[in-house]
Amino acid sequence: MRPEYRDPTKVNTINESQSPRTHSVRPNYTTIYTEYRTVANIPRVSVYWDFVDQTSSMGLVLKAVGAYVLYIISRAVYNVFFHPLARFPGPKIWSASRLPYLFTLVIGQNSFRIKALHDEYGPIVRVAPNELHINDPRAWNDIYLRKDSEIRPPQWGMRPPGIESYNVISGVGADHARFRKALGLAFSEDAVKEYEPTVRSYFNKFTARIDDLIAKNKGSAVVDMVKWSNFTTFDIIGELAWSKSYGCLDTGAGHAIMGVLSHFQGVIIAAAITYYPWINNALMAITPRSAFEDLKMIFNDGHERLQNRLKNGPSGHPDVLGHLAEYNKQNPTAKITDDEIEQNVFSCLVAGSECLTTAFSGALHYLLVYPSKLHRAQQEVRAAFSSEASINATDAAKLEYLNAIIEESLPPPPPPSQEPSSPSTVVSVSCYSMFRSASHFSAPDVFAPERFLPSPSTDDSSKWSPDSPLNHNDMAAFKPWGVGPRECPAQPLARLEMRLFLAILLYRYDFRVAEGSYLTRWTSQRVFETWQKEKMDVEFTPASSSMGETLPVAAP
Ligand code: HEM
Repeated sequence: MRPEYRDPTKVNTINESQSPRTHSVRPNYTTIYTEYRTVANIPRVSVYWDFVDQTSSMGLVLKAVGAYVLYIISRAVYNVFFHPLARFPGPKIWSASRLPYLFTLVIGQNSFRIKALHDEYGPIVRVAPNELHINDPRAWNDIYLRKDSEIRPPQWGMRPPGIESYNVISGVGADHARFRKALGLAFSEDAVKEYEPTVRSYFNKFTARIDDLIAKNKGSAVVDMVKWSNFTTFDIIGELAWSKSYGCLDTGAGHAIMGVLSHFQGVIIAAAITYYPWINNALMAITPRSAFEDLKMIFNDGHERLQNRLKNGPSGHPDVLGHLAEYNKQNPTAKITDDEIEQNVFSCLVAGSECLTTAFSGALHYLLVYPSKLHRAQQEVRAAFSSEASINATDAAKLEYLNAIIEESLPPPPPPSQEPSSPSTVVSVSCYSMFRSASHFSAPDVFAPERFLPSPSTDDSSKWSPDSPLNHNDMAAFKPWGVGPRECPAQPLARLEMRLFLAILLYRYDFRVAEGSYLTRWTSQRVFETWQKEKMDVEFTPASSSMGETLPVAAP
């Protein structure tokens, strides 16, 4: 029988607020606060400062420190034994204070630790005084699919210094709905189909760079695929968004925007996980002034790009801005301003390039770890297309094994839990725990694209035979794009890019881990909202057919 997790947070029955991975549920806090205050007042009963001279300043300091310590202890005791969540399982120290949870976040281990807690304590774990993590597929809809309210914690409304407009990530309510509608046009299946030639031209640029290196190095090229995947995804989203790429593939170097965005991504994310209000201020205080200067430069650059694009039109291909203009034409009373457009493009740059880079790197990593799966994927792609020029996203979408690899590689986003502005219970789904749970998936730590293929061994193709090592896969647990109003709006683009890029690489090259290099175990990498991907040196050589001939490739 499945464990019951609804009571007492009553996810379905009381008003709650939603964040990307979190709903805060507000039970009756009058009672809780009364109890809480009774306990919190205990420190005022002086016990030990009779021993110190209360007239000296040292005495006053000790008294204050003593009072604070007693307050913390009494609060911890209350949290562990008397708090309404006290009966939920979890380590006592995590129930007493949020510090252990925060500590694992700061060292990039939070997702792994929460998974270990689920393994030890079961599908519901108390991970902080007022927070539960839930490892049950039903929780996706219960928590994230509520239509009645979406009150995000105020941290998500944060805007960078000097910026007034919201974007799709920071916006709430009517603003969020307006941005989603506009981005829905820009990332619809039809719109994305029209982007394919542009996307393809950047993959061709990538392969041209690799081919140059192969020619120079007499037969093989070694490149760090984490870095070069990032160059490629960043150039593509720049070109698609405002018809001007960042030139990373041309220069072989990252654009300043990549460093600054990742720095501020860290700040914004850290602020989003602000459980103690002072952390946010401290983070902003320690952010170097130069970072703010760089940020200003980036926004000026974005502003210039937008103005140029508005003046000159798209550069010979459809782009996101064209769709946003179309949205404004269709919705004269709910237009998106130029400033909002700028900010929304920035949110796509961050959300788009980082997730895709992680997905590409993850897929390549596991193909390098499992040569037999790499071989199977190469065979499938090389048999399906007669030349590299004939590779296209529509046909690549039909390749069962390629698409199974993509599904199995989708990065589990970590759980950005939030504490809303008022006292509440926070409930979250931890994607990593869910995707790696032995309760939901057979061999959850094994890279097994086969779990996404129809079963080879039973009449019912949706089920694996009971004796198969992959006989249990509860796909209701697998939601790598999120659920509900905040679900990724750009799935068609992400899938198109992944299918095309992988198909082209598999068709055009043979590859392996570069000599003298090694792969870092994927799950040894730390996670700070995004996976901190280690260098991955891959050696590419021109693909040979099973006959030993070089395969026909496209002109770059
Ligand atoms: C493999 C690639 C990708 C994955 C796995 C992915 C996954 C996700 C997830 C899990 C969310 C959060 C859902 C939530 O908050 O509950 C999200 C949001 C978002 N993604 Fe993606 N994404 C990918 C690629 C992209 C690309 C290519 C773009 C844009 C070009 C993009 C744009 C966005 C935006 C703008 C949001 C915020 C939506 C909102 O708050 O309403 N993503 N994505």
